[in-house]
Amino acid sequence: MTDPRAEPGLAVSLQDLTVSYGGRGGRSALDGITLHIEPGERVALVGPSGAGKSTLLGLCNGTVAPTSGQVQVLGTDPTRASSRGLRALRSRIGSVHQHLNLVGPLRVVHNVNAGHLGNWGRWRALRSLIRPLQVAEAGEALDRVGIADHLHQRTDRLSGGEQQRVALARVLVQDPDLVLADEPVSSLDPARADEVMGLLCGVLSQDRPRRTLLVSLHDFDLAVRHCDRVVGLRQGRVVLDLPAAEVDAQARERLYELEPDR
Ligand SMILES: Nc1ncnc2c1ncn2[C@@H]1O[C@H](COP(=O)(O)OP(=O)(O)OP(=O)(O)O)[C@@H](O)[C@H]1O
Repeated sequence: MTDPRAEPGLAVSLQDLTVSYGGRGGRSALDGITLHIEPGERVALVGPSGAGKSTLLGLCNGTVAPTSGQVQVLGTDPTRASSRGLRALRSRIGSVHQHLNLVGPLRVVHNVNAGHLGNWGRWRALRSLIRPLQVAEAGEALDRVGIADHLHQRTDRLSGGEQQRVALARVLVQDPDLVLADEPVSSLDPARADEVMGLLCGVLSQDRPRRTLLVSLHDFDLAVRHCDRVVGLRQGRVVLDLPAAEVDAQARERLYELEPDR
């Protein structure tokens, strides 16, 4: 059987894609988008509130269905995949959100080990809750995000920035091909946000240069500083798609200038 990780194609391919939450004829959250992302790219999605960033991320993990157009993620069309195929696809996609989905009263090691849940069976997961498995691997992941000494602490005793690092360590042990991050740092102060973005774009690419990152951000400067490519959405359309090094102040102004209601 072919190793799916050897897939030579695109990480994400959206072709003439429209999403209307009210069905055909409804207002479009995404309006005829075409976007191709190569394996290993670190892409920031930016744009005003309501531009369609979260909808685009939802398309990639199969939680949002397109109204028309084609979507391929890691060589799979999530809209046509069987439930087994969709599970297999999702086990190759890591998620980081503003809401971290950590279990506060559990020790950090258990939250990091949640990254294995797509591969572990139910019994293995339960056993690990009683006596944690793969502790050395969890410790190594925490070390890479700079909080090795917190392995056995209660997760809800950690600061917001430390908890965000636990969420990154969970992604590291999951070892996905694609990471989707929806506003991962919006609850952090600017210095902490910068640190966590540095880790997200640095540590997650270090061990696997072909791992792809797609991250939505409200902070335009963070996007330009940490990502390779900046894609700007406005009213459901791609209005900016440039290497980060080529983004200038005018592009930023055009993206955010106030617009009349549609
Ligand atoms: N489940 C839903 N049902 C109906 N409309 C929705 C739904 N989710 C999003 N929308 C609408 O789709 C459009 C795009 O929303 P989306 O959340 O994708 O934008 P966004 O760029 O992520 O916004 P923000 O930066 O504020 O999070 C908005 O007009 C929003 O109101």
